[in-house]
Amino acid sequence: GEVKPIEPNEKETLNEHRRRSINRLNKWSRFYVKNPVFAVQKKVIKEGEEQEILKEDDKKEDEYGVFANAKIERGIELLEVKWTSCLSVDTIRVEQGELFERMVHYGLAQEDVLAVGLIMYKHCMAKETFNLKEWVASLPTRYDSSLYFSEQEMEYLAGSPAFVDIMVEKEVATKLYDQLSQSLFKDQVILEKCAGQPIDWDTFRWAHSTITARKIYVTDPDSAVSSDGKQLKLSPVVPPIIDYFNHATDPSAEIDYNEVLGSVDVKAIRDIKKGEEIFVSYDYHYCGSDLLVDYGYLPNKIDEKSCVNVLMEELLETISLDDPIKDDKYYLVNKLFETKDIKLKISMDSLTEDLLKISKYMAYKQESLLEYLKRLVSLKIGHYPTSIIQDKEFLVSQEYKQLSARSKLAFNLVLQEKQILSNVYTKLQENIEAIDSRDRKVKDEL
Ligand SMILES: C[S@@+](CC[C@H](N)C(=O)[O-])C[C@H]1O[C@@H](n2cnc3c(N)ncnc32)[C@H](O)[C@@H]1O
Repeated sequence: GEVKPIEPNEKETLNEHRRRSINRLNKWSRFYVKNPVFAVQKKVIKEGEEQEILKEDDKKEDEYGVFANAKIERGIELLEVKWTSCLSVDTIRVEQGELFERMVHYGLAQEDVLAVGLIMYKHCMAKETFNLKEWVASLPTRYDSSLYFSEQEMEYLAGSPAFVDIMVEKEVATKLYDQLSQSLFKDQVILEKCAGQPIDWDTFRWAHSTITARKIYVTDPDSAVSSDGKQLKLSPVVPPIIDYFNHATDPSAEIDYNEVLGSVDVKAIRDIKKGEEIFVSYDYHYCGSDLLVDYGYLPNKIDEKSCVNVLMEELLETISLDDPIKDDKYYLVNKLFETKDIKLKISMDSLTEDLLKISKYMAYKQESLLEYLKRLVSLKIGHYPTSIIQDKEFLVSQEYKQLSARSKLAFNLVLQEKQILSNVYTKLQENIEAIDSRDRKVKDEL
């Protein structure tokens, strides 16, 4: 039969259209649900609850999340999405074969294959049938993550590692977009399907940001074990419905990948009350700046686990030019940052092992580890142009109220980072004093 395109109709606002699409998504998703105890719903801020930083911008599109419709007991499996039902390189290979060949030819990374495939689904395949149709129609039209930050909004990130991260993200994505505009996007396969409608930057950054904010990594069933029998090949996929769970540092559910069944599932890890939002943790190792860069989201409070990233440049700064073993230290810092999955972080409850390792090497012979870290932390604090006191004054000013949602996010991130660093500094200082007084006591006793 005729496939009805899911297009916003002219009388609808953006939010009305999304609400209608989410209703359809909920109906469609029953297929994946193990227990019909939850639904995707609009996030509402209950009275008395602390306001999310983002929600002050009324131009913002509605935010959705997953909510419990009934009491859910710990251990209950909520839903299961087969690997083959996710947006993946495989789905695109199967449903967009010709384009897939072209993308392989141009050497696109897996994440970029997903982004371009998503553009096709959303903008160029309205009349075709595909499994993820309801899901594609339900997606938000924008994010507050890195590619959406203007230069002006980035000014509020001065001194933060997020500034550098966003610069890099933007640079890499615009370069890729320019390249693809000159090659793949001019390809006959795309020109025909997209009926002369060129893929613009806005469409591209939307798709790119959607993949970044909604993907998870699973072990590819086809290449589960590589030749050395150890390393597993990870593939990015976006699992529909599961991509509607919001992030919390103390989550109530967990996403798992079942290699035997080849499915992504979600399980409650504590009892959840009826009406409560169900949260997962995107990544336990994420600092506030990582959440902002990838998701355009920032928790509204810091806790013992909150962390601040350390950049390679910041470590290099701690090496003085007349240091006799400065070459060894440079070598070490470079080596450490070559491994991509290592990220140095400073948090209140613990210093990461990587950071401890490097600081041990870097510590001057006559200087203790704690002194070294204190120096690193105060160096980092020195990068921010304003103080915590100044920020707190600005926070209650009229000028602050008028900022864009992203500027507010940026401002709050930087303030949180300074608070974390200043707490860590105090803690280090206390430790140093405790050790000093213990040493003095030992001396006195002697
Ligand atoms: C995987 S999606 C979750 C579904 C999303 N809320 C939606 O309406 O489509 C990730 C996005 O959700 C938002 N988000 C995640 N956790 C959040 C939270 N705790 N509060 C508010 N928004 C959150 C961010 O905008 C992020 O980019």
